[in-house]
Amino acid sequence: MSAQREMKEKNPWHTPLTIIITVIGVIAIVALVTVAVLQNRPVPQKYKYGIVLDAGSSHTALYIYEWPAEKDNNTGRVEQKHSCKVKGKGISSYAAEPEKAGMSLTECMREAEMQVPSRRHQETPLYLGATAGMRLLNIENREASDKVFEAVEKALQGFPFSYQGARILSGQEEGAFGWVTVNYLDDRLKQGLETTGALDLGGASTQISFVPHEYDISESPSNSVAFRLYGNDYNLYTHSFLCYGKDQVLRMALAHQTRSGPVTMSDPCFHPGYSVTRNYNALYDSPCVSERKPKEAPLNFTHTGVGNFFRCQEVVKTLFNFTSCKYSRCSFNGIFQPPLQGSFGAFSAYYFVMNFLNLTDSSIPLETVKANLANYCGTPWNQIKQQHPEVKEKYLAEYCFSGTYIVTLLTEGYNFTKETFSKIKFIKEIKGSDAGWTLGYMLNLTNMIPAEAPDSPPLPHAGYVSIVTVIALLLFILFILSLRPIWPKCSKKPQIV
Ligand SMILES: Nc1ncnc2c1ncn2[C@@H]1O[C@H](COP(=O)(O)OP(=O)(O)OP(=O)(O)O)[C@@H](O)[C@H]1O
Repeated sequence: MSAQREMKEKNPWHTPLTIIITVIGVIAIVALVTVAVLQNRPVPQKYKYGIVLDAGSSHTALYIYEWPAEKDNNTGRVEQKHSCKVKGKGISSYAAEPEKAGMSLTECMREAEMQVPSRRHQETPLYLGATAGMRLLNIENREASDKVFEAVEKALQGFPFSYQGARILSGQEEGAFGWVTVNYLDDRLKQGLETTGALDLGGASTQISFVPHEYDISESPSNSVAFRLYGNDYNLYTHSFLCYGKDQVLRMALAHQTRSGPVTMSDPCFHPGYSVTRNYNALYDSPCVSERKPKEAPLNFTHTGVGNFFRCQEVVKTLFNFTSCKYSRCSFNGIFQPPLQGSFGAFSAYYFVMNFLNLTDSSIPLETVKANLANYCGTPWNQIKQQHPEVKEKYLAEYCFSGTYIVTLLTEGYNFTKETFSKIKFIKEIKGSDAGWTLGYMLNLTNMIPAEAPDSPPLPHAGYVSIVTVIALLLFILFILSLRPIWPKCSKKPQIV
């Protein structure tokens, strides 16, 4: 009998119900994991672009910015993708032949056409902002300034981008947007951290911008800019000193020293042994100095160097007026300035000059900075040229003056002390993007920094998918456990079928 019987060991889990539940459960888990993986797989990033031309007094630079296309609603990070230095001088120098101002931009604009993918050309905004060079030309000769803009507009409209206009930025805008750039790149705005002040030294103007601690805006409303960014309010103090950029202030120093119309002038701000012939008309051809031109002067004068930092500082100090102040406190020239607050980023010519002089390290005490400058200014011109054959001679000749001016402006002008001087960082760029007003300008015009902090989901996407998967697994296990009453009983004896 038993030989005829087929004996089988029956697995108690092999009931139709448990098999169905298990299959459904496994399918559900596989589906969940697949969704999670698909959702999180890296997708090729698409970018949007914006172009800003910084038409400065000494030169024009083009900046291309990019940000993730799906995040232009305020959450994506805007970064500098490319920059191009326009050959030649700033657009204001083309007052006599305006068409050339437009033509000068062609090379960099062609580069922009290559850098921005062609399918994005039409939607890419293109801005041109002009600063102190055009501010001065506008004061001096409004018609010439308008003609330069006409030529520049015509040239820019010939490119396939979305041209948004060319205009002169006010000094206040230049200062404020420089501050926005620095703090945006440092992620201080989004995180609501204490902000960094911005010090910008251009060729024709210089800006100081910071958020003071206690600050009565009503004292000098023209120096205040209110921002609400990412849900935080900022009362920014900003001032732009026209004519106090590196090139115009040098003109003022030379004008001060040639006010009696001499044939030869000995200058403590230039190296011993330095000697060039300068033309009186060319020197005084700027609204910053034109009124001071000596009545009786020869055509040229010989500009010779003496190389004495302390005497140079005395010359520079004569360019600041400290006598009148109708406010509770002033920097110079009767301009209101509240007490300095926090750390500062100093860029443009602050960086170029201090970098050349090896003085960008914030740990160098102010006294050492002055001692190094005294030593540098006293070095004979021949030796300086031999030591730096690669540097443009115009820049090289002026580092003693510019370094002295920077230290004097910061300490005597803005009232940095030996303690607060160490809070100045001399920077060129932050996280790969140049420090300057252009990024802040574009962020503002494209509404890329929201007034209120964007509502963000409580969890990042990957965290959300993981949690859903874990909860689904737990529910599945609980479901299996809840079916315990109908679980088949295990019997150790083999069943005979
Ligand atoms: N490597 C360098 N060494 C010394 N000076 C430099 C160097 N590069 C540029 N400069 C000078 O630094 C100054 C500031 O340059 P920047 O381009 O910031 O000014 P700008 O935009 O032309 O002026 P502004 O903002 O006043 O219109 C200019 O006088 C420029 O000639």
